[in-house]
Amino acid sequence: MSYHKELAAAKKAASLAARLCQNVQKALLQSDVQSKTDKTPVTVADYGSQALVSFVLQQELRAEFSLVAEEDSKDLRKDGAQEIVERITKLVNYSLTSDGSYNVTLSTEDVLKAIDSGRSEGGSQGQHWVLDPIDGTKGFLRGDQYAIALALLDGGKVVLGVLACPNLPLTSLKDAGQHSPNNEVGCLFFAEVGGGTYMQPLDGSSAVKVQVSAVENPEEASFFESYEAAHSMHDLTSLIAQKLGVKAPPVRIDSQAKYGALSRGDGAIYLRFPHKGYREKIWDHAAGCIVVTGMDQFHSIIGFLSKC
Ligand SMILES: Nc1ncnc2c1ncn2[C@@H]1O[C@H](COP(=O)(O)O)[C@@H](OP(=O)(O)O)[C@H]1O
Ligand SMILES: [Mg+2]
Ligand SMILES: [Mg+2]
Ligand SMILES: [Mg+2]
Repeated sequence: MSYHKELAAAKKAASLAARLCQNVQKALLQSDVQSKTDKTPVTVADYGSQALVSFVLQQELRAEFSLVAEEDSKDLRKDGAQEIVERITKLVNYSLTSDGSYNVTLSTEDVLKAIDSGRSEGGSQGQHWVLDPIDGTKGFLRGDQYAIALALLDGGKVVLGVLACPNLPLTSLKDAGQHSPNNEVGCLFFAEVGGGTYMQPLDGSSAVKVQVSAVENPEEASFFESYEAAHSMHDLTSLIAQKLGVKAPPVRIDSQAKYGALSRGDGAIYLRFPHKGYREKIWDHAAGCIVVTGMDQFHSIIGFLSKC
Protein backbone atom coordinates (compact mmCIF):
# COMPACT_ATOMS: atom_id res chain seq x y z
CA MET A 1 0.00 0.00 0.00
CA SER A 2 1.27 3.47 -0.86
CA TYR A 3 0.95 6.47 1.44
CA HIS A 4 2.06 9.19 -1.03
CA LYS A 5 -0.97 11.43 -0.48
CA GLU A 6 -0.63 11.14 3.29
CA LEU A 7 3.10 11.85 3.10
CA ALA A 8 2.56 14.99 1.00
CA ALA A 9 -0.05 16.24 3.50
CA ALA A 10 2.23 15.48 6.45
CA LYS A 11 5.18 17.33 4.87
CA LYS A 12 3.00 20.37 4.16
CA ALA A 13 1.60 20.37 7.70
CA ALA A 14 5.00 19.97 9.40
CA SER A 15 6.64 22.64 7.22
CA LEU A 16 3.93 25.21 7.97
CA ALA A 17 4.07 24.32 11.68
CA ALA A 18 7.85 24.78 11.60
CA ARG A 19 7.38 28.29 10.22
CA LEU A 20 4.93 29.10 13.01
CA CYS A 21 7.46 27.89 15.60
CA GLN A 22 10.29 29.87 14.01
CA ASN A 23 8.19 33.06 14.14
CA VAL A 24 7.40 32.50 17.83
CA GLN A 25 10.99 31.62 18.72
CA LYS A 26 12.23 34.89 17.19
CA ALA A 27 10.14 36.94 19.63
CA LEU A 28 9.10 34.76 22.54
CA LEU A 29 7.13 36.67 25.17
CA GLN A 30 7.09 35.61 28.83
CA SER A 31 3.28 35.23 28.61
CA ASP A 32 3.76 32.73 25.75
CA VAL A 33 5.06 30.08 28.17
CA GLN A 34 2.80 28.17 30.57
CA SER A 35 3.39 25.27 32.93
CA LYS A 36 1.27 22.10 32.53
CA THR A 37 -0.11 20.08 35.45
CA ASP A 38 2.89 17.70 35.16
CA LYS A 39 5.13 20.83 35.55
CA THR A 40 6.54 20.51 32.02
CA PRO A 41 6.45 23.66 29.86
CA VAL A 42 4.04 24.37 27.00
CA THR A 43 4.03 27.45 24.76
CA VAL A 44 1.72 29.21 22.31
CA ALA A 45 3.82 27.54 19.60
CA ASP A 46 3.05 24.00 20.88
CA TYR A 47 -0.69 24.77 20.77
CA GLY A 48 -0.43 26.69 17.48
CA SER A 49 1.56 23.92 15.82
CA GLN A 50 -0.97 21.27 16.94
CA ALA A 51 -3.96 23.32 15.68
CA LEU A 52 -2.23 23.98 12.37
CA VAL A 53 -1.19 20.37 11.71
CA SER A 54 -4.67 19.15 12.58
CA PHE A 55 -6.26 21.75 10.23
CA VAL A 56 -3.89 20.97 7.33
CA LEU A 57 -4.41 17.19 7.60
CA GLN A 58 -8.17 17.74 7.59
CA GLN A 59 -7.99 20.04 4.54
CA GLU A 60 -5.60 17.86 2.54
CA LEU A 61 -7.09 14.45 3.27
CA ARG A 62 -10.76 15.45 3.41
CA ALA A 63 -11.67 12.35 5.36
CA GLU A 64 -12.40 11.36 8.93
CA PHE A 65 -9.11 10.93 10.69
CA SER A 66 -7.83 9.95 14.08
CA LEU A 67 -5.07 12.02 15.70
CA VAL A 68 -3.16 11.12 18.87
CA ALA A 69 -1.37 14.29 19.94
CA GLU A 70 0.36 15.70 22.99
CA GLU A 71 -1.64 18.85 23.76
CA ASP A 72 -5.31 19.55 24.55
CA SER A 73 -7.34 22.70 25.10
CA LYS A 74 -8.24 22.14 28.78
CA ASP A 75 -6.01 24.90 30.20
CA LEU A 76 -6.90 27.21 27.31
CA ARG A 77 -10.60 27.03 28.19
CA LYS A 78 -10.00 28.22 31.77
CA ASP A 79 -10.84 31.76 32.94
CA GLY A 80 -8.12 34.24 32.04
CA ALA A 81 -6.81 32.28 29.04
CA GLN A 82 -8.72 34.31 26.41
CA GLU A 83 -5.75 36.53 25.57
CA ILE A 84 -3.42 33.59 24.97
CA VAL A 85 -6.05 31.81 22.84
CA GLU A 86 -6.35 34.94 20.72
CA ARG A 87 -2.57 35.07 20.28
CA ILE A 88 -2.51 31.39 19.22
CA THR A 89 -5.36 32.01 16.77
CA LYS A 90 -3.51 34.97 15.19
CA LEU A 91 -0.35 32.87 14.85
CA VAL A 92 -2.24 29.99 13.22
CA ASN A 93 -4.10 32.26 10.78
CA TYR A 94 -0.90 34.10 9.86
CA SER A 95 1.03 30.85 9.26
CA LEU A 96 -1.76 29.34 7.13
CA THR A 97 -2.24 32.39 4.93
CA SER A 98 1.01 34.40 4.73
CA ASP A 99 2.50 32.39 1.83
CA GLY A 100 -0.88 31.85 0.13
CA SER A 101 -1.17 28.19 1.25
CA TYR A 102 -4.76 28.70 2.45
CA ASN A 103 -7.34 31.46 2.26
CA VAL A 104 -9.09 31.08 5.62
CA THR A 105 -9.68 32.87 8.90
CA LEU A 106 -10.14 30.47 11.81
CA SER A 107 -12.03 31.65 14.90
CA THR A 108 -10.72 31.01 18.42
CA GLU A 109 -13.26 28.17 18.76
CA ASP A 110 -12.07 26.62 15.44
CA VAL A 111 -8.53 26.64 16.83
CA LEU A 112 -9.55 25.06 20.16
CA LYS A 113 -11.50 22.37 18.28
CA ALA A 114 -8.53 21.71 15.98
CA ILE A 115 -6.30 21.24 19.05
CA ASP A 116 -8.82 18.83 20.56
CA SER A 117 -9.09 16.73 17.44
CA GLY A 118 -5.81 15.27 18.75
CA ARG A 119 -7.56 13.43 21.56
CA SER A 120 -7.88 10.06 19.88
CA GLU A 121 -6.81 7.06 21.93
CA GLY A 122 -5.16 5.40 18.89
CA GLY A 123 -4.89 1.62 18.90
CA SER A 124 -3.73 -1.31 16.83
CA GLN A 125 -6.64 -1.24 14.36
CA GLY A 126 -6.94 1.17 11.42
CA GLN A 127 -5.02 4.39 10.80
CA HIS A 128 -3.99 6.93 13.44
CA TRP A 129 -1.85 10.04 13.08
CA VAL A 130 0.61 10.65 15.93
CA LEU A 131 1.78 14.21 16.57
CA ASP A 132 4.24 15.95 18.85
CA PRO A 133 3.61 19.59 17.85
CA ILE A 134 6.90 20.65 19.47
CA ASP A 135 9.14 17.89 20.69
CA GLY A 136 11.85 19.38 22.88
CA THR A 137 9.89 22.35 24.26
CA LYS A 138 12.77 22.94 26.70
CA GLY A 139 15.20 23.11 23.75
CA PHE A 140 12.80 25.44 21.94
CA LEU A 141 12.77 27.79 24.97
CA ARG A 142 16.58 27.72 25.17
CA GLY A 143 16.90 28.52 21.45
CA ASP A 144 18.34 25.04 20.83
CA GLN A 145 17.02 21.98 18.99
CA TYR A 146 13.35 21.01 18.73
CA ALA A 147 11.23 19.13 16.20
CA ILE A 148 7.71 18.94 14.85
CA ALA A 149 7.16 15.17 14.73
CA LEU A 150 4.29 13.62 12.77
CA ALA A 151 3.79 9.93 11.98
CA LEU A 152 1.04 7.68 10.63
CA LEU A 153 0.23 4.31 12.19
CA ASP A 154 -1.59 1.69 10.15
CA GLY A 155 -2.60 -1.52 11.89
CA GLY A 156 -0.33 -0.65 14.82
CA LYS A 157 2.81 -0.10 12.67
CA VAL A 158 4.44 3.22 11.81
CA VAL A 159 4.11 3.58 8.02
CA LEU A 160 5.32 7.14 7.48
CA GLY A 161 7.04 9.82 9.47
CA VAL A 162 8.02 13.44 9.05
CA LEU A 163 10.42 15.34 11.30
CA ALA A 164 10.82 19.08 10.87
CA CYS A 165 13.92 20.32 12.72
CA PRO A 166 14.06 24.12 12.28
CA ASN A 167 17.38 24.61 14.12
CA LEU A 168 19.27 21.56 12.87
CA PRO A 169 22.21 22.43 10.55
CA LEU A 170 21.84 21.19 6.97
CA THR A 171 25.39 19.86 7.11
CA SER A 172 26.56 17.07 9.39
CA LEU A 173 27.04 17.85 13.08
CA LYS A 174 30.38 16.05 12.67
CA ASP A 175 31.63 19.02 10.61
CA ALA A 176 30.65 22.15 12.51
CA GLY A 177 28.70 21.04 15.58
CA GLN A 178 25.29 22.46 16.54
CA HIS A 179 26.16 26.08 17.15
CA SER A 180 28.49 27.35 14.42
CA PRO A 181 27.33 30.81 13.26
CA ASN A 182 28.02 29.71 9.66
CA ASN A 183 25.52 26.89 9.87
CA GLU A 184 22.56 27.04 7.52
CA VAL A 185 19.74 25.45 9.50
CA GLY A 186 16.28 23.92 8.94
CA CYS A 187 15.87 20.25 7.94
CA LEU A 188 12.83 18.22 6.95
CA PHE A 189 13.32 14.44 7.25
CA PHE A 190 10.71 12.07 5.86
CA ALA A 191 10.30 8.34 5.38
CA GLU A 192 7.63 6.04 4.03
CA VAL A 193 7.67 2.35 4.84
CA GLY A 194 9.95 0.51 2.41
CA GLY A 195 11.08 3.72 0.73
CA GLY A 196 14.18 4.79 2.66
CA THR A 197 14.68 8.18 4.32
CA TYR A 198 15.08 11.59 2.68
CA MET A 199 16.12 15.00 3.94
CA GLN A 200 15.39 18.37 2.38
CA PRO A 201 15.91 21.95 3.51
CA LEU A 202 12.81 23.40 5.17
CA ASP A 203 12.84 26.17 2.54
CA GLY A 204 11.56 23.56 0.08
CA SER A 205 14.58 22.85 -2.14
CA SER A 206 15.14 19.32 -3.37
CA ALA A 207 15.45 16.21 -1.19
CA VAL A 208 18.42 13.87 -0.88
CA LYS A 209 18.39 10.26 0.28
CA VAL A 210 20.22 9.79 3.58
CA GLN A 211 21.90 6.78 5.17
CA VAL A 212 22.78 5.87 8.73
CA SER A 213 26.47 5.71 9.66
CA ALA A 214 28.49 2.81 8.27
CA VAL A 215 30.86 2.92 11.27
CA GLU A 216 31.08 -0.56 12.80
CA ASN A 217 33.84 0.02 15.32
CA PRO A 218 32.45 1.61 18.52
CA GLU A 219 35.85 3.29 19.06
CA GLU A 220 35.10 5.43 15.99
CA ALA A 221 31.44 5.96 16.84
CA SER A 222 29.81 8.90 18.62
CA PHE A 223 26.48 8.78 20.45
CA PHE A 224 23.47 11.05 20.87
CA GLU A 225 21.59 11.54 24.12
CA SER A 226 19.05 13.95 25.63
CA TYR A 227 20.33 17.38 26.58
CA GLU A 228 18.28 17.19 29.78
CA ALA A 229 19.74 14.89 32.46
CA ALA A 230 16.19 14.75 33.91
CA HIS A 231 15.02 12.95 30.73
CA SER A 232 17.82 10.41 30.38
CA MET A 233 20.41 9.02 32.79
CA HIS A 234 23.68 10.57 31.68
CA ASP A 235 25.63 8.47 34.20
CA LEU A 236 24.27 5.26 32.73
CA THR A 237 24.86 6.28 29.10
CA SER A 238 28.43 7.25 29.97
CA LEU A 239 28.96 3.81 31.51
CA ILE A 240 27.50 2.03 28.45
CA ALA A 241 29.61 4.14 26.09
CA GLN A 242 32.69 3.34 28.14
CA LYS A 243 31.94 -0.40 28.04
CA LEU A 244 31.41 -0.23 24.26
CA GLY A 245 34.74 1.54 23.88
CA VAL A 246 33.26 4.76 22.51
CA LYS A 247 35.91 7.48 22.71
CA ALA A 248 33.99 10.56 21.55
CA PRO A 249 32.14 12.69 24.13
CA PRO A 250 28.31 12.48 24.08
CA VAL A 251 26.46 14.72 21.63
CA ARG A 252 23.57 16.14 23.69
CA ILE A 253 20.60 17.30 21.65
CA ASP A 254 16.99 17.96 22.61
CA SER A 255 14.10 16.24 20.87
CA GLN A 256 13.80 13.81 17.96
CA ALA A 257 16.34 15.96 16.09
CA LYS A 258 18.61 13.22 17.52
CA TYR A 259 16.86 10.67 15.27
CA GLY A 260 17.18 13.02 12.28
CA ALA A 261 20.91 13.46 12.87
CA LEU A 262 21.28 9.68 13.37
CA SER A 263 19.41 8.91 10.11
CA ARG A 264 21.99 10.84 8.08
CA GLY A 265 24.99 9.39 9.91
CA ASP A 266 26.09 12.41 11.98
CA GLY A 267 26.65 9.89 14.77
CA ALA A 268 26.16 6.14 15.08
CA ILE A 269 24.42 5.44 18.39
CA TYR A 270 21.26 6.65 20.17
CA LEU A 271 21.11 6.23 23.95
CA ARG A 272 18.13 7.54 25.92
CA PHE A 273 17.18 5.98 29.25
CA PRO A 274 14.48 7.81 31.24
CA HIS A 275 14.63 7.60 35.03
CA LYS A 276 12.63 4.91 36.83
CA GLY A 277 8.86 5.39 36.75
CA TYR A 278 8.70 7.57 33.63
CA ARG A 279 6.11 6.43 31.10
CA GLU A 280 7.14 6.99 27.46
CA LYS A 281 4.71 8.63 25.01
CA ILE A 282 4.33 7.38 21.43
CA TRP A 283 4.57 10.91 19.98
CA ASP A 284 8.11 11.19 21.38
CA HIS A 285 9.37 8.36 19.14
CA ALA A 286 6.97 7.37 16.32
CA ALA A 287 8.23 9.74 13.59
CA GLY A 288 11.87 9.46 14.67
CA CYS A 289 11.67 5.68 14.69
CA ILE A 290 10.69 5.34 11.01
CA VAL A 291 13.09 8.10 9.96
CA VAL A 292 15.95 6.02 11.38
CA THR A 293 14.71 2.56 10.44
CA GLY A 294 13.24 3.63 7.01
CA MET A 295 13.20 -0.03 5.96
CA ASP A 296 16.18 -0.21 3.60
CA GLN A 297 18.36 1.17 6.41
CA PHE A 298 17.04 -1.28 8.94
CA HIS A 299 19.51 -4.04 8.18
CA SER A 300 22.55 -1.84 8.62
CA ILE A 301 21.33 -0.79 12.08
CA ILE A 302 20.62 -4.36 13.12
CA GLY A 303 24.05 -5.25 11.78
CA PHE A 304 25.65 -2.58 13.90
CA LEU A 305 23.77 -3.52 17.05
CA SER A 306 24.61 -7.18 16.69
CA LYS A 307 28.31 -6.25 16.71
CA CYS A 308 28.07 -4.19 19.90
N1 LIG B 1 11.22 13.01 33.28
C1 LIG B 1 11.25 12.71 32.00
N2 LIG B 1 11.87 11.60 31.56
C2 LIG B 1 11.93 11.29 30.25
N3 LIG B 1 11.36 12.04 29.30
C3 LIG B 1 10.72 13.15 29.68
C4 LIG B 1 10.63 13.55 31.03
N4 LIG B 1 9.93 14.72 31.09
C5 LIG B 1 9.60 15.02 29.83
N5 LIG B 1 10.06 14.08 28.98
C6 LIG B 1 9.88 13.96 27.53
O1 LIG B 1 11.10 14.19 26.85
C7 LIG B 1 10.77 14.80 25.62
C8 LIG B 1 11.99 15.47 25.04
O2 LIG B 1 12.89 14.45 24.72
P1 LIG B 1 14.47 14.62 24.80
O3 LIG B 1 14.85 14.40 26.21
O4 LIG B 1 14.94 13.52 23.89
O5 LIG B 1 14.79 15.98 24.31
C9 LIG B 1 9.67 15.75 26.00
O6 LIG B 1 8.90 16.04 24.88
P2 LIG B 1 8.16 17.48 24.79
O7 LIG B 1 9.22 18.51 24.74
O8 LIG B 1 7.40 17.29 23.52
O9 LIG B 1 7.27 17.57 26.00
C10 LIG B 1 8.87 14.96 27.04
O10 LIG B 1 7.80 14.23 26.47
MG1 LIG C 1 5.60 18.55 26.36
MG1 LIG D 1 7.92 15.28 22.98
MG1 LIG E 1 5.83 18.28 22.73
